[in-house]
Order: sequence, then structure tokens, then C-alpha cells
Amino acid sequence: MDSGGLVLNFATPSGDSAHARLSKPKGGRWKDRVKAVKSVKRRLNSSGTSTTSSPSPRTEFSTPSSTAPTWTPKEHARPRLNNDFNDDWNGDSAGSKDAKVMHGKSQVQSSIFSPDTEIVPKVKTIQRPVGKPSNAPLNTSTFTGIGLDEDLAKHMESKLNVTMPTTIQQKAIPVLLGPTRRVGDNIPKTDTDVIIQAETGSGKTLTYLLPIINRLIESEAAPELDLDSKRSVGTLAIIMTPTRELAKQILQVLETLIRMPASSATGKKRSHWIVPGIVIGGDKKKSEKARLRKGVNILVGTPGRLLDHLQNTQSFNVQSLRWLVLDEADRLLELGFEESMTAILKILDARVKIAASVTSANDTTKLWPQKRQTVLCSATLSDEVQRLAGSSLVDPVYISAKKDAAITKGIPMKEVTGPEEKQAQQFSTPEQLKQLYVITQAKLRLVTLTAMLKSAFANAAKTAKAPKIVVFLSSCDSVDFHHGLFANAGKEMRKEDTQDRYFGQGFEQDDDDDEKEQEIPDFVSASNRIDTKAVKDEMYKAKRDMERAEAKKARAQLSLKGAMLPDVPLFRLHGNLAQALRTDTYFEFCKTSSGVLFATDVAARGLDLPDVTHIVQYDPPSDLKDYVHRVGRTARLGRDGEAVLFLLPSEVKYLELLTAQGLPNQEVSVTSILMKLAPPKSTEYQQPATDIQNSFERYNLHSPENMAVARGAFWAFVKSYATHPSTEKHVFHIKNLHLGHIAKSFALREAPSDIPQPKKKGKTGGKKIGGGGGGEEVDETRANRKSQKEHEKEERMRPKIVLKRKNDVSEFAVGDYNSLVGPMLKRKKAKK
Ligand SMILES: Nc1ncnc2c1ncn2[C@@H]1O[C@H](COP(=O)(O)OP(=O)(O)OP(=O)(O)O)[C@@H](O)[C@H]1O
Repeated sequence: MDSGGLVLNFATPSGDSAHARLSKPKGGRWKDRVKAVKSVKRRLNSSGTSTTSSPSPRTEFSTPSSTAPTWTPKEHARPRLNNDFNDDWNGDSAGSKDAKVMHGKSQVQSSIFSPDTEIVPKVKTIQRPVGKPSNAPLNTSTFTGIGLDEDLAKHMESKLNVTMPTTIQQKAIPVLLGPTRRVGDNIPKTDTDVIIQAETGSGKTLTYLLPIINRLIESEAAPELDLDSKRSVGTLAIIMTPTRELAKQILQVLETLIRMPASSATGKKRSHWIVPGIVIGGDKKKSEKARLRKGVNILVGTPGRLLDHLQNTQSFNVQSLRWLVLDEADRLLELGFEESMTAILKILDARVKIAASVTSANDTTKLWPQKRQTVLCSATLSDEVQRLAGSSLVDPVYISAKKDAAITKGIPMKEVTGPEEKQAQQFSTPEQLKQLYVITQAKLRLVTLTAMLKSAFANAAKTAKAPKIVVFLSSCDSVDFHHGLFANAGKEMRKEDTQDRYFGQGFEQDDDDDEKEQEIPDFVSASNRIDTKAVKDEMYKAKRDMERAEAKKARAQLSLKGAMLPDVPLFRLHGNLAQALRTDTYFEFCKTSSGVLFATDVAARGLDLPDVTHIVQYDPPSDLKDYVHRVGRTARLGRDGEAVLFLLPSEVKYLELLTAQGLPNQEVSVTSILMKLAPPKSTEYQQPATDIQNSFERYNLHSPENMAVARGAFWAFVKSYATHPSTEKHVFHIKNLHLGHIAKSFALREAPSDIPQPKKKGKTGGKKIGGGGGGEEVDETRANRKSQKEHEKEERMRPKIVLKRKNDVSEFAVGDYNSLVGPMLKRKKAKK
């Protein structure tokens, strides 16, 4: 044997050494044989063991021997070392050495079906049968019947195919319409602030947009209004949202609504004077400024950028502001946005007050609210909303989409309603939504997800509706990893392709574009001004060309197709992608009839992604509210939908939290999902599942880039896990995790202690919190979603763990990982 005749000892514990013996090496050159014996002796001596008394030779050679070992290795808790790197990308041996050298760590190949079963406690859940659609349009009334302008109603019907209002529209639109149009009982006679709460996908956007547009077009008839100067009246309505995609979506609806044809009755143009606009992080501030200077009547924006313009854009005129809408209000009021929101409200309070005193004398627009009307909107109400509503709303009315709920005065507070009532009120999901959960061991997670996706698309031919699936993950790194994995595992790929995708322009942000432009050095002397301009122009042109080329390249990568799910377009969406790529991905996924979107919670709020059939919460949400919003991307407007939540055996108590909030759930067994991988007429699923896992693992081993993405995703998972709120710590605690199995779920063969921490990434920009910098701030870190108090408390409890968000990392600030899991790993090693 090549090992020089040494009997192999698979790192036996010292107690077993007596069973091993040293046999003389045979074959090969004598020099090598002597060297081998000497080296073994040296090691044995240094470990204080004599070769004669207890021969326990160890060797790095691990090639199978033709001489049978005299010692049989005891079945070990640790999986065996895998030296079989032959299964590289193409299934041949070519890359094996590279893989070993490239990744620098010992790779372990263990079975995903080893029998280390975990005991799963039984938890009682609410098992609600799928009900009748609760967010569908009603067939009992029409838009004109609830007071909407006839032209507007007709226009909506022809452009949006919207004819009958939903429950929340039927209740809230009359309250928000002007005094001349209000119809119905129990409606305040004057304009008042409003809190709107309705299920996901129940048409809240139209609920607040229609009355605003209706009141603007109604004022066209007032003879004293000079329509041509309307643009100069400045911003009349501001709609704030927590994410850029949602802002774009609202703008799109708004633009559609205001492109009204001339009135059929009078022949006059309608709504043509209304100028909509958007200000969001990631867009060019310079062009936003220019648009604001000319005048934007209805402005949609995200808080950071909006505050920036309020503070720095002199020509941004909000003196006549009549409406302020906070869409997804509870998210807007969470930590991370709170500071910006408070500053925005302060500025608006100051400026709009001045305007009222200046203009009220000749203000003939009695059809508009006489002072700023604030509208809060969300599917979930939280304590934050109640707190902020208290300070920013004046005498509000509360409108809920619940069937029998009347319009009430005041903010719904804990004391007002009983606990059960409040819980149901906080978290209600569409009745027709089917909600499932699967409990799976960490090492089986990846293959279970694969089996689930595969079976959904395999059955597509049999069902009328093609599957369109959103998979929610806890970090940007994890999104990149899973997207890359499903797109590329199992198929041949050139190294450059990987590099392009994940290490190219996709990570860059361009929030500070105008700053960058200003930074261009004025290196030509003042006496030569014309040349300076020419040089600058050249540089701008070169930059523009580069941007265009990059955008083109990025567009080509919007959706990828892989071997694992043949012909299924795969998308990814998270906050660290360049804005252009984010926007394009969002619109592409909207357009596609079938596909998979891997996303962080950036896609959880408000996005109206048409025809999504399934939601997979592969990582549980960091906040119960997000559960509601994530599953709400399906089962919209009365349509069917299905949502599946992945849980580890140690997380099963999460179901108690869901049950306490009135959220129904029904189990689906992991075996029944994995069984979908079995060949026809067979029940053997373990081999196909193992093959899939191996294929994923080979993909990681294929290149250092793939490996780095997987390792980064693993660490991001660990970090995000550590930031669950304290109320969920009994469910999600890092000490309950089997990190080896978690590594397996990222297709890593390394022991967790061997997985190197990711290096800090270069500047990604745009992750500024609050205003001032102009960056928009969908802050996806769990750390930032906590209340300050909670965060501080945890910081005190775990002083070593650094979980602060920084501008220059992708999802979580790279804190001291070792301090996080190091002691745990040491303990585990010591036990073994
Ligand atoms: N009355 C209606 N009839 C038919 N379609 C409607 C009606 N109202 C709204 N829609 C459509 O329903 C979809 C969902 O609307 P929207 O995004 O406003 O829901 P939402 O309640 O805000 O959901 P979320 O809570 O998830 O933000 C949109 O495509 C919208 O055009």
C-alpha cells in the first residue's frame, strides 16, 4: 500500500491505541520507508506514547489499503474525513487537488440521513380550514356608489379592471372624500386623521390614493383656481413607504390613475395638471432636486431621502401640504426609521403651519382638507404605531376591514379591547390562505426546500396555474447563496461567470451619485476653463457609458435558469443590490408568469407581486408582524395561496407564538416532501436527496468564490439568528443550533470551527440610517428592528457580541463571530 504499509489509525482516541500496531512499511523507495517510520515514531514520542508499549501510529496518508487494518475504527460521533475530492464539478477527478488547496480546510462528507433524531415536542396549533376569500371585492356596491367621481371610476375600470370596492375601500373611501361627496352614516362630517387597518392584498393603496385624486380633480371645477399654476402650488400630498420597491409600485398606480381621458360630460381634460414624483435612496438626487424645483403635486418617497430633501432642497415647497400618508406605518415607525420620521414630522409641522396662515385668506380650495390630514395604513398594528399615532395624529378615527367593526374614534389601544380581540386585530391573514409548517432537521433543510420547489414545478403541467414562489431568507448573503446555488449547481459553469455575478457590480450602490460627480477633480487650470468643461464632459460620458454597460450586464443576469429546476427563472431581491438591478428584478418578477424569487424582507412589505402562488419562509421571520406580511404576498384580492414555514425541531415553540396571535397552521411532514424526490413507483427518496446534497456540496467546492459565498451565508445566518428579539429567545437561541448541521444546510463540508469568517466587503454604500446622507434605508438587520431598550439590554447581557449595522457590510456588521460561537464550539469539542 502507498502509505508505506502503516496500518491506518483514523485518529483513534488514546484509549484505542492499544488495539493498533505498527507494521513494517513495504514497497516504495527504502528512503521513503525509513522516513515514514521515523516520522511515526517522532509523533508517538512527542505525544508521550512508546511505539513498543502502545503502538498507535497516526498517519496523514489515508488512501485505502490493500492490507486490512488490524484495528477497526469505532463508530465515531464525528463523520469520517472525506478524502474523496474526486467528485469535483464535472464528476471527474480533475479539480480534486485544487479544491483541497483552494479552500484550505478539511472537508467532511457526512450523510444527511444519519439517525440522530431529535425529539420534537408536540404543540397545539390552530387548524383553521381554508375559508372564503376575505379580501376580495364586494359585489354589493360600486365606486360611484361610495362617492367617487364617475370619470375616475370609469377610468379605473378600463385601466385597472377595478369595478367594485373591497371592504376596506367601501368603509374608508367615504371618510377620506371631501365634505361634498361623503355618503353614508357614521362618517365624520369634517376631515380627520385616519388609521386604516386591513388584511394584506385588500387594496389599501387605492383606498388612500383614490380620495386624494378625487379631491384634486374635483377642485378643477372651481373657477377661481388657476390650473396652469397648479404645479407651483408645490407638494399637496406626500406618501411615505419603507421600501424603494413599494414606492415605485405606488408611483406606478398613481401614474395610471392620473392619466385620465377628457370628461365624457364636459369634454374637458381632467387630472392632466397633477404631477406625480418620487424620491428614494439609490436614485440620483440631482434630478430629484430638479423635479422638486419645478413642482411635484403628489410625492412618493422613502424616509431617508425625503428628510434629506426637506433639509437640503430649498425649492422643495411643502407649504400647502394637505395629505400625509404613512403606508406600512408600523414598519415606518420602527427603530431605524423612527428618527427620520420624527424629524420629517417636525419639519412638516413647522412649514405647513406657516403656509396655512399665509394662504388661508385667499384659499378657495375648500374641497381639500383645511389642515394636514394624516393617514396611517397597515395590515398590522403594533405598539409603535399606537405610540406614534398618539404623537402625530390629531383626533383620528380607526377603520378596520373586519366585517362587523364600526368606525371608531381614537387609536385602538390595548386597554380599549380585550387581549384576544387585540391579537386578532393585530394579526389577521386572508381566510383563503392555506398556512403550513414543516419541521425539519437542519441538515435536511436544503434538500427539503429543493424537493418542495421541484415538486411544485413538476406538478405545474397538471395544474391550471403555473407556480410563482417567493422564498424568504434572513440575510442578503443567504439570498445570494441560494440564488447562485439553484442557478448553477449541477451544471457546468465557467469560473468567470461566478465572479461576474457575485463579485461584480451587483453589490454596488449608487446612492451618492451626485457627490461622486462633484468629486471629479478640477485638474485643469482656471485659465483654461473650456478645456476643463470638455474634460469633465468626457469623464461624465465615460461614466455614463460604463453605467449603461453595467446595467446591460446586470439585466442579463436578472433571472437565471439552473439544472436543479430546469426552465424555471430564478430571481433574487435584497437591499444590497444596486438600485437599478433591484428595480428591474422587481418589475421582471411582476411580469413573469412563473418562477422563484429568493428575497429578504425587503420583499415582505406591501409589494403587489401578481399571481404569487406560494410563499416559503425558509428562515422564520424576525418579527411576528413580518410573518403576516410575508405570507400576504400570496392570496391577494380573494385569490388562493399557500404558505409554508420551515422550522427546526428546536424551534417548534414558535408555533405557540403564532397560535397566540390567532394564526392558523397545519403540519406537513418532511418525509412527505422528500418522498417527492423518489423515482416513479418507488419510495426510495434518500439516495436522490443525497445526490442533490452532494451536487450542492460539489458546487461549493468548485471554486473559492462559491465557497466564500456559502461561508458568508452561513455566518450571516448565525448572526441573524443571534438577533431575534428577546421575546423569542426561548425559541431561537444560538445555543440550540447544531452548527454542523447548519453548515450542511449551506452545503458546506467543513466543521463549523473551520469555517473562516467572511472578510469585510468593500463599500456598498447606501445603507445609511436616517436622513442627512440621502441614502434610503431599508434596514434589513434584525438588530435594527428591535426596540432600543431591548437592544441595549441584550448588549449588556452579551457585551462581546457586536451586532451594529455599519455602512460597509452587506447585511450584518461583521462582529466578533468567534466570541459568538467560539465558546460553544469549544464546549462541543471538549465533550467529544
Ligand atoms: N376593488 C378592487 N378590485 C379589484 N382589484 C383591486 C381592487 N382594489 C385593489 N385592487 C388590486 O389589488 C392589488 C393589491 O392591492 P394593494 O397592493 O393596494 O393591497 P394592500 O392591501 O396594500 O396589500 P399589502 O398590505 O400587502 O400592502 C393591486 O393589484 C390592486 O390593483
